[in-house]
Amino acid sequence: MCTAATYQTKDFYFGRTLDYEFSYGDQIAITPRNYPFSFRHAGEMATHYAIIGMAHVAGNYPLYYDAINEKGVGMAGLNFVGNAAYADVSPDRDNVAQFEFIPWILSQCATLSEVRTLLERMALVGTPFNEQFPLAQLHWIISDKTGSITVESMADGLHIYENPVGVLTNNPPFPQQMFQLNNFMHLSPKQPVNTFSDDLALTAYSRGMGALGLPGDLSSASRFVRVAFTKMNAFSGDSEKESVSQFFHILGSVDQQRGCCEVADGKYEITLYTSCCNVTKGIYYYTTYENHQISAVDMHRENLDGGVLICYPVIQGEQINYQN
Ligand SMILES: C[C@H](CCC(=O)NCCS(=O)(=O)O)[C@H]1CC[C@H]2[C@@H]3CC[C@@H]4C[C@H](O)CC[C@]4(C)[C@H]3C[C@H](O)[C@]12C
Repeated sequence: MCTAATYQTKDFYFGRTLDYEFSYGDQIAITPRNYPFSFRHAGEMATHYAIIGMAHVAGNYPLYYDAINEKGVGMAGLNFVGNAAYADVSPDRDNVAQFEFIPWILSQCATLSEVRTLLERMALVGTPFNEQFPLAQLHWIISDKTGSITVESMADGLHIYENPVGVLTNNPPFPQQMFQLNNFMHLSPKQPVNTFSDDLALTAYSRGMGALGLPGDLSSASRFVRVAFTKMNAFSGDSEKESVSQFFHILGSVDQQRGCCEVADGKYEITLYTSCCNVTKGIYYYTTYENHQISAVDMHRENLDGGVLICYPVIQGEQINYQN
């Protein structure tokens, strides 16, 4: 499972958890402006916006899971198993292979409105990267400081939904996730009052009872409600440290601990990493399951006019600050 979310303070933040039972081998990859992209069906692109994100780099190609560009657009792919279906190549469309979708959008869109325009003539096609990587079944959240959209390519076509809550998890399809929120409209960060019955002396005997009923399990539908409630009510100062700290707390609401989600005999899905991008400033912050210290890569500390990928390893292992 995975969860993505946005957060606005002084700057705009975008990030995700990546939950799985194994890692593909990830790196923080910066694609500078002159790295040549050659799209499988959509031609060559010699120059473009710079991109930073988490990727598996295969044969010098950044297979991004989530990334932002230097203009302020963020995008993440999350599992959508059993629902994702990709189109066949068609002559009157921009045919973009599923694994190219993040580079395609982030290399050329400066705003979400430019993304919407580009999507009008795009088809997401099922061309695989190579035999080694079976086609991932994904859906995507794309965001800038003005809002978010969800993109789902299904058997009945390409769906583009407004995403007013700015979060995404996995199944079911996005309209059902949004509809589900109706069931929770009574939840509140404030203490409840007794509307149950005037004839009973019911009391709020504990803090936090306004959100009693918020689902606590790790299913995708439950994580959607939980992270939506947390994000919509989250409140923090707007300095960089307060914002980043708060962002990790928002995604902490859907953290997966090893042992609680068994996917095969003795195999457990866990939150492999959590990212928080300052989209405004081009900084990629992350923590991992084994490393709670926040690490960061700042795209603007690199020469973004270069032509080769710049990669940083994911720092693993707890960094404990001994005080004596
Ligand atoms: C496993 C992850 C989703 C985790 C998730 O959502 N877990 C929920 C489980 S559940 O749905 O709740 O049961 C997804 C998210 C992004 C994916 C990569 C995207 C680029 C590339 C695309 C190629 O086609 C195949 C290889 C490739 C490297 C992909 C590997 C893998 O597929 C990645 C890491």
